[in-house]
Amino acid sequence: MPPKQRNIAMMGYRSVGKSSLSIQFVEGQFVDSYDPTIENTFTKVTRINNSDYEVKLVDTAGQDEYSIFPAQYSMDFHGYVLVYSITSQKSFEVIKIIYEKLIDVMGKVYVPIVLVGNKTDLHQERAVTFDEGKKLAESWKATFLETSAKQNESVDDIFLQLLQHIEKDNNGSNQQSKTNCLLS
Ligand SMILES: Nc1nc2c(ncn2[C@@H]2O[C@H](COP(=O)(O)OP(=O)(O)OP(=O)(O)O)[C@@H](O)[C@H]2O)c(=O)[nH]1
Repeated sequence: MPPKQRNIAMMGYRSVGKSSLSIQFVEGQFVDSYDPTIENTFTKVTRINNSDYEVKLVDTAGQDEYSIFPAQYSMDFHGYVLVYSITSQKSFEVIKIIYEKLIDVMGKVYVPIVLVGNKTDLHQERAVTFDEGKKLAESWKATFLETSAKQNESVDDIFLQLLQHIEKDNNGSNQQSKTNCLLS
């Protein structure tokens, strides 16, 4: 069987670690320099529960509360990783706004999402509690994870959980409400 193609977008405020998480997942390394992203696409083939997936990961430019949701990310995506930094309350506020805009442009209530609180290695600078992140994800019916791209903590879990979410969504009752997402 050919691998199932899954398109995933990484979104969030600037400098929260979207690129670092993508590079850690795809290349297994952490780069300590900061280079703002315009847009990068990564591809990785991974195997879950005896199925092969070709993950196309789109690392988007950092957004703020004033950004217009980029229309190109509302179509042809199976799932979204919404990232904030646990060291930045601002990035937590911005992720809520990005979520509202995403739901708005998708025109439906359920979208497979993993909410990620990144940079757990910087625990002395923590500004957002685990419970705050967990509650927010619960209110979205999304999965919640705290990660460290630097220490490669729970990074693979983001994509494992999202791919499983997408699979459930494709097989489940949400299918009839799909208009914008690719199914295969
Ligand atoms: N300590 C620590 N630093 C991190 C972690 N993840 C990313 N960083 C650092 O945070 C800075 C920004 O990381 P990026 O991955 O470029 O962030 P981004 O969200 O892609 O940024 P934009 O391209 O502006 O949207 C870099 O200096 C990274 O090295 C982490 O888990 N721990």
